Amino acid sequence: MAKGLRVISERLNTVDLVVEVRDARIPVSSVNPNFEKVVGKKKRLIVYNKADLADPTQQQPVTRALAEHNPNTPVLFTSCNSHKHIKTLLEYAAALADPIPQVNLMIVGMPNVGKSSLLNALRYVGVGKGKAAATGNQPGVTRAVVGTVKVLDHPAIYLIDTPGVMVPHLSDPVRSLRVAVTGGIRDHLADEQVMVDYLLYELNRRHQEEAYMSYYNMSEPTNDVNVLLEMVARRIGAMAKGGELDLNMASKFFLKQYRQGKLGRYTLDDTSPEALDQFFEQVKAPTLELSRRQEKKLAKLAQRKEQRRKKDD
Ligand SMILES: Nc1nc2c(ncn2[C@@H]2O[C@H](COP(=O)(O)OP(=O)(O)OP(=O)(O)O)[C@@H](O)[C@H]2O)c(=O)[nH]1
Repeated sequence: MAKGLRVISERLNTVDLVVEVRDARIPVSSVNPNFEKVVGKKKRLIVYNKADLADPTQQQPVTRALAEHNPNTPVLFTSCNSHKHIKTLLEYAAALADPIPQVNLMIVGMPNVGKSSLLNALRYVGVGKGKAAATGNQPGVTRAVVGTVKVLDHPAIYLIDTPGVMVPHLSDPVRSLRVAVTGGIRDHLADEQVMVDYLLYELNRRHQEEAYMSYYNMSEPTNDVNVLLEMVARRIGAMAKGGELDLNMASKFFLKQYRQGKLGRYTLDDTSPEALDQFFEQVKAPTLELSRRQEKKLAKLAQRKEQRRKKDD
């Protein structure tokens, strides 16, 4: 077992509830099938973070598929800067914790999904306290949180120690590329021009050519990543020594634009019912057993969430 998962597995015995953070832009590629084996029947909340950067219409199919294959494991889509989302997360954690008066909670997930941001947001929204963990826009910033952090008073919810970091599961080349594009692997370990090429393919496939054409003053779309990167380099004045266009710098810029949501909100994995059912059936953990009381509380929260969703639509 990889070191990260081994550490998580050892610590699972000491916690009551796990918040597993995944990336809303890659609802399948950000799953680590090995974690499903490790988590067993531990109570868990699955949180698809960075929902502000993903296609909102894809939340429903993912929620449906997981409800079928992982019943009793609530699924939430969050954005760390939305207090409303964080409050909902705390409500779900409290419902799952009930009737325990004190809950130890652990956050786990792959690099750069927003574990530390979530920890800080939970603490801020739950008990009004400031930052407890450093965050960064490259993977690998999560190191250590000093001690245990209280995130809610009633019931008392404590976040234990450091968030658990899982290495991304990179068995499939296209899924690995999606993990890289969304920032789950350090950029110097992946080829940035290949990542831009993939994004260009995705934008064209979705007929979203306007997203880059208008930004980079292009009169027509292109399938050629070099043509795109030359336009990007011209637009931002990226010049290498000798006066040539610096396509590496252009790639970095394009990736940054995508990651900040400036080219639009996209979900990169296939979210057709067939694809989701096939994947989640393969990797599912054993069904979680909940008390009637917990089930009732969760059902009530789900109903409220659905009402809010309908109102927002
Ligand atoms: N748009 C958006 N960005 C987010 C969100 N959550 C976190 N981020 C950004 O994502 C980057 C990574 O966040 P971290 O909280 O450091 O992620 P982490 O999972 O702790 O990262 P590691 O240290 O690599 O394990 C930072 O630049 C955050 O500002 C979110 O919900 N939406």
